[in-house]
Amino acid sequence: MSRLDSSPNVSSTFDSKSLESSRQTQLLVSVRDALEAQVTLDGGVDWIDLKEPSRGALGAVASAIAEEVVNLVGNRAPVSAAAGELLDWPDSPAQELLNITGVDLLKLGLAGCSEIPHWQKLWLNAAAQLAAAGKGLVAVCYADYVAARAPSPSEVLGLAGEFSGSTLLIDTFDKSLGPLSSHLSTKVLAQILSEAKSHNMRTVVAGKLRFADVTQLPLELIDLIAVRGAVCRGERSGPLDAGKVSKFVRLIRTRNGKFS
Ligand SMILES: O=C[C@H](O)COP(=O)(O)O
Repeated sequence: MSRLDSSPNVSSTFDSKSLESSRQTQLLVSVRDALEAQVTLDGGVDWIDLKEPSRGALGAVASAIAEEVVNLVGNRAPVSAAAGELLDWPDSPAQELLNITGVDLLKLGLAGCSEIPHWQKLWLNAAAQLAAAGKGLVAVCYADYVAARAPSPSEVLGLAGEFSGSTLLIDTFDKSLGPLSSHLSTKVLAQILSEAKSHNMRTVVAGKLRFADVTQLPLELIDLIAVRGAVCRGERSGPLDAGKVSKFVRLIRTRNGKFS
């Protein structure tokens, strides 16, 4: 019996119409509250992600904030949420996000998991728990996986790639270690994304991306570009800058034009 034969069905939660992949690359922006969500809606952002940036790469917002944001957004954009790290999940207050209707995908990072022999089992258990709540678990590849003591991208794909239609996020764990390109060359990034696409996964690329980085990314393999710091005033824990949000939206649309 394969691992999948004995695993709970976690793929059925990815069939939501609101989460269908677009033929063009879309822009996701991480927001910490409803005020910031309004800024992204006004700016034309495609996808809203809930995250408290002062709590780390995948810091979770409080469930009350998540509820406020989904009520504000309604059907205007899909909403996902960061939920911290997998190793913290069993006792995490972020579990309250499971009760928020309208948050369809949760992200759990794999920092520290390379030192845990059974991290795959923990991931599958979390995926099954999310599926029971009608939510999908995003597979997170940290580009700085050595520093994060996380599994390598190929190890993550080896597990999550079995769930056709699931989502792969490539991000950075330690934001002080530079942008994505400090850790992955365009060639290696494209290889990871191609493999994810061969498994029919939705691909999301993040990691302290700056405006200039977008020109180097293989957009034809990317469903969503995800940013926070690049569209903030000052550091990524600062407030969103409406002008930068609009500029990033225009940049992605212009780049899409070159591929359409
Ligand atoms: O999901 C995307 C992250 O919030 C990216 O954050 P960052 O652009 O500050 O690395």
